[in-house]
Amino acid sequence: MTTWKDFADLKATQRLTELAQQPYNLARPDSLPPERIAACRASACGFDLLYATQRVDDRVLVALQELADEAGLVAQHKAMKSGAVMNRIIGHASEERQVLHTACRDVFSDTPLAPEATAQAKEQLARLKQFLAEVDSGAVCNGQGQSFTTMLQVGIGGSDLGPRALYLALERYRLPGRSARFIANVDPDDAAAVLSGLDLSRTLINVVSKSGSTLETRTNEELVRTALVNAGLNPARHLVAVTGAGSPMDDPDKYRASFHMYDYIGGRYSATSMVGGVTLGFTLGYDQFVEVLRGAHEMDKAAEQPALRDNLPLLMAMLGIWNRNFLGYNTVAVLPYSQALLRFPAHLQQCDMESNGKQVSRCGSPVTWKTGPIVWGEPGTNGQHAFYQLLHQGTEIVPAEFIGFRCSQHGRDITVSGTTSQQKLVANMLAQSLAMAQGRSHDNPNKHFAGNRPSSVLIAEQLTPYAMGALLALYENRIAFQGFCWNINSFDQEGVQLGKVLADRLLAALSGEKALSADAPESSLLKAAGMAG
Ligand SMILES: O=P(O)(O)OC[C@H]1O[C@H](O)[C@H](O)[C@@H](O)[C@@H]1O
Repeated sequence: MTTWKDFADLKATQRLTELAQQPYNLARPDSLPPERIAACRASACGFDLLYATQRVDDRVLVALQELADEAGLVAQHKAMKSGAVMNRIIGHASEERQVLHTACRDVFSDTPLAPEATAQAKEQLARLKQFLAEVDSGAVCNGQGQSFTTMLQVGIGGSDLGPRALYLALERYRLPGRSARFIANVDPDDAAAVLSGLDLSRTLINVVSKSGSTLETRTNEELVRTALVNAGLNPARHLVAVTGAGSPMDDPDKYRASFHMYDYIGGRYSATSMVGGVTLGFTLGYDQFVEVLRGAHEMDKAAEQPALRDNLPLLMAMLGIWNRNFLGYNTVAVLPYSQALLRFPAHLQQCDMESNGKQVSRCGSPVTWKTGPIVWGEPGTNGQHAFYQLLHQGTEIVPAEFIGFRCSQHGRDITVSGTTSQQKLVANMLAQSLAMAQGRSHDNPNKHFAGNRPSSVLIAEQLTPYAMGALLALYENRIAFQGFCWNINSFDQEGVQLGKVLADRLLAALSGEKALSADAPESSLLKAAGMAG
């Protein structure tokens, strides 16, 4: 197994610290000559990354390559895909699991890297294909013999964000008469609003929970079951489940169909498992879901390239580390110039911040270096009319990752003042990247832009199922590469536990199951919030 080295012990960090004293000056008038823009371009799976607007030069890229090599990042990526136990903290009780979401899409060759996991993935895909064929043929239908038109996915966190982001991104490819809705939050108003817009009699409810015990999902499952009964419908005809093998929800008698995911697939990395597969397969068709898998698999392969400039996920990871650890920037904005990617930043927030929001190394010691940044974002050009002021002139420097497409999904467009809307969209994205980099000097300090605000542009032809799969895997791999480099465990989430325990204590007090002592902060908080007498 590759030895895991602490970030601070990697020799290349010294060189990078020196280079960070004088990073590439993007605000110089001649900082972006044609040769630089042409040279700072890397490609994989139809995506081009334009990174001339990052504060890097050849010396920095060489040192970042050394850092990646010293930390054995590509070797760790391959070890992960081949079934090494990457989800662990040495010397302490931890999950001790393999990390094999990549096996879900390593289904296109006869020699997958993790044969057992891929065999399980293929078995689930075959079950899905069969189930969808029965839905199409009408063998799976409602009590009146009518077909199902809607799938309502009930799940939260990784069992919602990725599937929802992908569904919204790919709605353009929906089968005629098919759609999906989602309920995640335990907020009853959300459930009420979603249910009020649905014809439950034509709806399949897809309850998704890896653990099978998440409070929100179990509560919402009961809510939906009650709504079905109240509408005179039989829940057993309408509910399907996706859950971990052996979980409390793994009870085929309660569901019309049950699909599995496995403990080696983390929730936030599960969109290409049945967690995303059932809803995407129902709405887009099985073959389009396979296209998502194909794109993801090909990006997983691209992540095996040893050279930074040939390995898009690794290059994005190392540019992020340069910005985070050496230039000292605390956040990253993901800014898709595609309304269909509306929820993709929210998915990445979970994927990145739950993975790399860690303060203990894989060797169990507190880290002495910065780990995951705060990730946020919204689609452009909307953002330009909202928060970009801070990106251009605020006191916080926010590296940006722009994502765009040369062609629209629908191809219905209008030419106004000589350009199409799609051209306006892409031109705005490129302009923002230039403005952030070069700034503009002005005698009036209020109109002065200092520039030197780094960004990259990721651009592909069109947002198709294949491209969406590739984009998802690009980010999943970038996040894992960064975690490997920081020597943290990107695959557990202990930090979400404490809040759940305290919420359980408050709920036990509210239900009368277990009284709290009068001087406990929980009691005072409930009183102060007007929730208890
Ligand atoms: O799929 P489930 O077991 O219901 O989990 C749903 C989510 O809840 C947890 O709190 C975790 O923080 C997430 O990583 C997970 O995706």
